[in-house]
Amino acid sequence: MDPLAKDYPRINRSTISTNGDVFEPSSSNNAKQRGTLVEWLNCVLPDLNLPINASDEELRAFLVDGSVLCRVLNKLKPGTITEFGAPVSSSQSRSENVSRFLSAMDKLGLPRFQAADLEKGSMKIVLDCLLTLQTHFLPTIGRSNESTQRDEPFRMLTSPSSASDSKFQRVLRSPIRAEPSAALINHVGHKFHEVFQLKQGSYTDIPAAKISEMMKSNSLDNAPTQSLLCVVNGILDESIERKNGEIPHRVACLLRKVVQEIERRISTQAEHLRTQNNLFKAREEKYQSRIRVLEALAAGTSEEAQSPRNNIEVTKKVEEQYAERLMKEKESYNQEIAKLKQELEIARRKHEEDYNHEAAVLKQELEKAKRKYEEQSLHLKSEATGSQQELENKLKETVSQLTESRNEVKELENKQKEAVRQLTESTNKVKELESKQQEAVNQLTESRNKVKELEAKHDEAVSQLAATRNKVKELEAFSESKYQSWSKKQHVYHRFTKVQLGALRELRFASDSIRQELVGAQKSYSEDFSTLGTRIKAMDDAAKNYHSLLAENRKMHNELQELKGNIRVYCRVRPFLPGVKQKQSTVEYIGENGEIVVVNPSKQGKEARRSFKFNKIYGPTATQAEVFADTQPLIQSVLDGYNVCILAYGQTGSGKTYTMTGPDGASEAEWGVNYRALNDLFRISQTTTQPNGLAVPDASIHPVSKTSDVLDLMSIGLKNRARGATALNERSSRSHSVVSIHARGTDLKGNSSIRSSLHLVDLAGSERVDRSEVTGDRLKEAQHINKSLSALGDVIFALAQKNAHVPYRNSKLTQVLQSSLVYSPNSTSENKKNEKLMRNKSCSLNTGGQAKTLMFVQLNPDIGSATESISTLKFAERVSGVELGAAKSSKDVRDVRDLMEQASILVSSLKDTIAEKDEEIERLQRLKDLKNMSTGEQLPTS
Ligand SMILES: Nc1ncnc2c1ncn2[C@@H]1O[C@H](COP(=O)(O)OP(=O)(O)OP(=O)(O)O)[C@@H](O)[C@H]1O
Repeated sequence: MDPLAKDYPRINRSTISTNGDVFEPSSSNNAKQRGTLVEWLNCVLPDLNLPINASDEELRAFLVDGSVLCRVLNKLKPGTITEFGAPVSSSQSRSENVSRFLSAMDKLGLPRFQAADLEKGSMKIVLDCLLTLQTHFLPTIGRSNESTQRDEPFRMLTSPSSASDSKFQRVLRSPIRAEPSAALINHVGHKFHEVFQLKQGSYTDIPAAKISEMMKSNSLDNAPTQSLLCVVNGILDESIERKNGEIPHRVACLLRKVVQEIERRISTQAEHLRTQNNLFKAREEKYQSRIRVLEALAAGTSEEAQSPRNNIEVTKKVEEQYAERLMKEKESYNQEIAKLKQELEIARRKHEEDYNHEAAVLKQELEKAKRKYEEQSLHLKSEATGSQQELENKLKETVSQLTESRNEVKELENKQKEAVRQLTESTNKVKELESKQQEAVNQLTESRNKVKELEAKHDEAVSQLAATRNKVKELEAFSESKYQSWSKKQHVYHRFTKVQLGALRELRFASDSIRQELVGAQKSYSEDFSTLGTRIKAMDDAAKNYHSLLAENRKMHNELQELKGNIRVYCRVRPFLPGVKQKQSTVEYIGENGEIVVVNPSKQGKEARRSFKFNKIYGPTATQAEVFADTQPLIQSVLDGYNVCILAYGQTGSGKTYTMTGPDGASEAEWGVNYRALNDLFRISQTTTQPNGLAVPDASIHPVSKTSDVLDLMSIGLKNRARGATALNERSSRSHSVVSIHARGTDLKGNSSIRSSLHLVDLAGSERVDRSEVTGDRLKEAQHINKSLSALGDVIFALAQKNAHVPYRNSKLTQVLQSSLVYSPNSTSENKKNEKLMRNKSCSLNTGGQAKTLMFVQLNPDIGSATESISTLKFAERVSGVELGAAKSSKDVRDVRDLMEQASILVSSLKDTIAEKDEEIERLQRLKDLKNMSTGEQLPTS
């Protein structure tokens, strides 16, 4: 039996990776499987020279080359594929080999594999093929090893511990011995080794049939090398023995064939050795030199192929030496490993012994400690039981003591509560008195405000009040001291019950005395109150007198202003609009006499507060009727021949339109100055009739006979008036509104005619464009509005300064209002020229001379508008300082003019009379002279 067959490895299904295609390199099991496969292949095809540690890629490269399958098949079933070349790389040759292999499989009746899969080089198919071949052609080997290998499918023959050497290693060491196994030979029915086994000395007599059988390529291919060498040796020996050295031709042919076969095998093995040398070179540097020798020898072998016997021997020798060395090294490694193992075992044992010893010592110590701990814990337990008993007794005692003390404390607390209740009562009474005192103080403060002018009496009351306060303070101090002493006593109460009872008595006594004192104080208070009442009544009377005096004063002041011709300024503060959450007002104080104090939160100290004084201030609650009540006399003035101008000035959204016109869709009660003035005017007047020219282009004059006529005209004006929503007022007027009524009449008493006008002006509001957030057309409007208002400001400034030049012509607004803002006494030639021009243009808007002018100054109370409000008020202050001179009625002017005319007629008639008289005197004088001359000639003395 072939020795190789004994350890012939088996590949089985599990050798092949389950997913079929590759051996997963990470798995050691796969490495094992791959090793087995390589080993199997190397046994079947010794010239394959597949390294045992071939990588997946290398293995794939071998297997997918169809020639490997062909060669395996040929090996297992010799002669199945008659010709196949050396391993090829081109895909075309591979596909040829594949088709050859498949047709051979078909012929043998083996399962058909897909050619396409094989050509693709699918590892799974290749491995399946190998498995099929093994199953069909290695049954005996399989059977012989089956029982031992079923449970142990693969033995790593490369392992040093393995009993038998690796088949693959053996193949490497003795490539020449890589021959078909006996099993294989038996199986195929050719006993090639027998073909070449001849009796000694019979080679020369070998029959021709036998020689031709031996020379068959099959026989040569399959014969073991040893047999071939035997044949060569036999023939050579025989030829040497035969002295002439001749050998028959057919034997020489056989010898050549056998030698060629040996040569071929040697060259294959030489090639194999070269490959192996390269592999070893790469893997182990220390074998370099030896491998080089081997290479040199192998190279020499190929050159000296003519002397096959020597080459074979040398190669064999080298092989054997090399194998020996390897074996020695292996042995020394094994020895070293065994030594190390022994040392390791000794160390392990020693360590184990130490550990056991230590563990025993520790165990003993632990036992001791445990016993000691148990003893101690028993002792402590008994001690603890004793002390626990003791503590429990003590606790019981303490609890009973505590209960007693608690009862005592409760008693004391009850008593203390009673005392506190009494004290609270007394304190409440004190508080009541204090609140009464507070009320009295309040009343006194109020009175103080009222009696500003009566300081002497007020001081008296204050001193009395101070005296009363002192008394109250004394009482408070007394009460405080009593309270403190009670507190101290209360503290002592907690500690000493007896002392506490005494203190309580004292406290009660003190409380009674306080009560008595309080009753006394109450009495003195009521007396003080009655005295105070009489004094307040006296003060009230005085205050009434004072008010009437004030009213008189104001009237006189107004008359004085009227005489001076000051512009009247009425300031009105509108209420906060509904929905405004922040209701902090910039207006801090509104006095009855026209004082107003405003606060500017952006300023500090004195700067923050500013007070102004005007003819009248209307607070947020003032009604339209109340506002008009003070304006009404001016309307009467119109019909008395005075020019009247009422204009509303103020920041945007401050209520100008509201004052002048009223709200949208106003009820009668909400009518503004315009409506009310017109109503009054028409109620008083009978006619008007003459049309007049105006300073405003496109404006026209219309005869009106009743209020509704004017209201109709006003509604046309309102429609024409630009309006728009801004961030500050959703119905902001974007232009000035001027309603001018020209009145003409005749004074029936004096038969004099009057001519006057009433201007009702609702100015567009000044606005800071950053706050009104206007853009585009709204922005342009705002710029125009601010420009015309600034022109109005310039006019007012010039008038207030009594400047020679007043710039009326800087805007249409000031031109329209010129008749109401002219200052007559100091009129310069230029202003006279302007007036003349105005008269020509506006057809005597100004015919009545100076006007009575009233300006409503509107304020928005919003604190955010403080800056605008203050600048508005400053402007108004300046306006109120403007003196236009005493207003004159056109009627007065007419009277003067008539008198002047009469006077001039009289003067001229007097002049005529005087001239006549002078002529008469002259004539008489001449007559007298003539008479004297004639008398002198005749009578010189007559
Ligand atoms: N005395 C007031 N009582 C109640 N509401 C008022 C009063 N004054 C003004 N308002 C309201 O305040 C808002 C602004 O008033 P108004 O339109 O008259 O301001 P304006 O000064 O004419 O503003 P603009 O210059 O932008 O035209 C309006 O809704 C108006 O009804």
